This record gives sequence, C-alpha cells and structure tokens, in this order.
Amino acid sequence: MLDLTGVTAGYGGGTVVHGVDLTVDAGTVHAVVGHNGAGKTTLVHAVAGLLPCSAGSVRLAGDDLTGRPAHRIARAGVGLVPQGRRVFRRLTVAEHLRLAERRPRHSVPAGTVWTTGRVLDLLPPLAGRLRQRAATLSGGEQQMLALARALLGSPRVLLLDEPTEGLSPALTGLVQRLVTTLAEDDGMTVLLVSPSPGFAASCARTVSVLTSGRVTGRFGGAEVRADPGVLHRALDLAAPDSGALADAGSGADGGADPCADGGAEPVSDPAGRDPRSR
Ligand SMILES: Nc1ncnc2c1ncn2[C@@H]1O[C@H](COP(=O)(O)OP(=O)(O)OP(=O)(O)O)[C@@H](O)[C@H]1O
Repeated sequence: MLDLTGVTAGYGGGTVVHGVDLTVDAGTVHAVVGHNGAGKTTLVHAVAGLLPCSAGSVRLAGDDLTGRPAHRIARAGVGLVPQGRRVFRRLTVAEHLRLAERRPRHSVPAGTVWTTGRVLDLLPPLAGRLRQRAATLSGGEQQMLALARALLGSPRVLLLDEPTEGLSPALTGLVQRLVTTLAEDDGMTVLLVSPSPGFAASCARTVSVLTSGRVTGRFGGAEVRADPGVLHRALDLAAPDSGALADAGSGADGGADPCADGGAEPVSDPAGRDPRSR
C-alpha cells in the first residue's frame, strides 16, 4: 500500500534520512524505532510532503506522491498525527472536530468514511469533553483529539509521529490498542515512529530500526514479541525487564509534556483485546 524507495531528505542541503526503503502492507502497522535525533520525524515529514525528498520516491497504492505539496498528499489519503499533537489550545474539542470533518477527495469504500459519530465511538473519552478547550485536556486526551482530527479525513494511510510521547503506561496501552483496532478492524494502514522498542513491538507487524537516518535492521512483529531484547540490542539499549511490553512506549523523552494525563478520567479500552495475543 505505502512504498518508500530510497527516500532521502534533510534540511538546508544537509541529509538526515539516507535512502530509506520501506513498505507498509494494507491494513498493517509498520513501526520505525530509533533514538532521539535518528531522523524519525524527518522521515515522516518527507512522506507527508512537509519536507521535499532530495532522492527516492513515496508511492501510495502505486500512485507516485513524490514532490507533491503536503495538502495534495493529504487529499490522496495520507493522514498525519504530528509529534506533540499540535492541537489548537483555545479551540474546543467540538470545534476541532467540526474543522476536521470533510468529505474525502480520494475514493473510500461505501460505509467506511470517518464521520464525527464514528470517531467518537472509537474514542469515547472525547464525547464527554466536546465543550472543553484543548488546552485543558490531558495529554492522552489531546493525543486522541489529534488522532480524531486525522481520522476525519478518512485516510488510507495514517502516519503517527511518537504517539505515546509523554503518556503514562496506562494511556500508552490505550494508544497501542487503538492502533491495533484501527489496523485489524478498520483495515487502516499505519506507519508509526517511536523511540520506544516496547511500544513498537506491541502493535507492529514489522519493525524497522533507524540509526542516523539509515535503516539498520528489520524485524517481524512476532519475532520481537517473542524476544523483546532483539530491538534493544539493535538499538544498543540495556535489555528490557520482564514488564517491558506491559509498560511499553512511555518513550525515551517521556514526561516532558505538561498536560500529560493531568486530571484525566480513566479511559475505556476501545478494543478490549490484548494485541500480544495475536
Ligand atoms: N528544521 C530543522 N532544521 C535543521 N535540522 C533539523 C530540523 N529538524 C530536525 N533537524 C535535525 O535532523 C536530525 C533528525 O531530527 P528528527 O527530528 O528527524 O529526529 P527524531 O528521530 O524524530 O528525533 P526525536 O525522537 O527527538 O523527535 C537532528 O539532528 C535534528 O537536529
């Protein structure tokens, strides 16, 4: 579904991402893990058209998106949940949803358009906070709002940039289940980047390791779930403890978000399933 071939990108003439090849099959999750500064966000921005590719190509279902401006890539069906969520602090949840809901320009099978009602069914905590300003939401709720906004474009591919940054282990688990639900039940194609091997292992079918802008390892989800140490070794990290998957993904830079989880009510499990049982 999403094919990156030799994607190369950077800033001001300097190259940060070097010749990345990567495929995300339809209805699956591909996670890219790497240390801070490895080039994860740069890669996501190159796919979304926020940064030009200096070489290589990005194809969506065979359609070459390379060189198109970001708004046209979005219209082709690429949704982005950016790092840091980027919600509008003064707007309410309802206002965010109203602004984001739109008829997709790309072809979407009948009955699969994401409406506000469908999004709120997936993310029930937002339904109780429609009149609340985004600034007053917890970190987890802001992450859900950012996800809701992206879904309302009915994307064919969802790009998630560090979706568990600053979240508690419980909310990280919720994000993990949401990602799994979207791929398995809704057929969403997901490319996510994260510094957390545990989070990546918990929900991806394929995990690529990005080191200094280059893919230096690729593993199957079953393989990394069977031996969580595989990714840690690939990243030169200390071996995970036995609870590594359970508290997956608070992120190497977690805790920096002043909104994180403050005042949040417990959130429901949208899927009620343990993705590790797959
Ligand atoms: N706008 C920019 N201008 C110049 N250099 C940049 C810019 N954004 C990022 N970089 C550099 O590109 C490199 C990769 O940054 P990037 O944000 O892609 O890494 P990352 O893997 O997403 O890191 P993190 O996990 O900390 O978000 C870093 O050296 C960073 O300083």
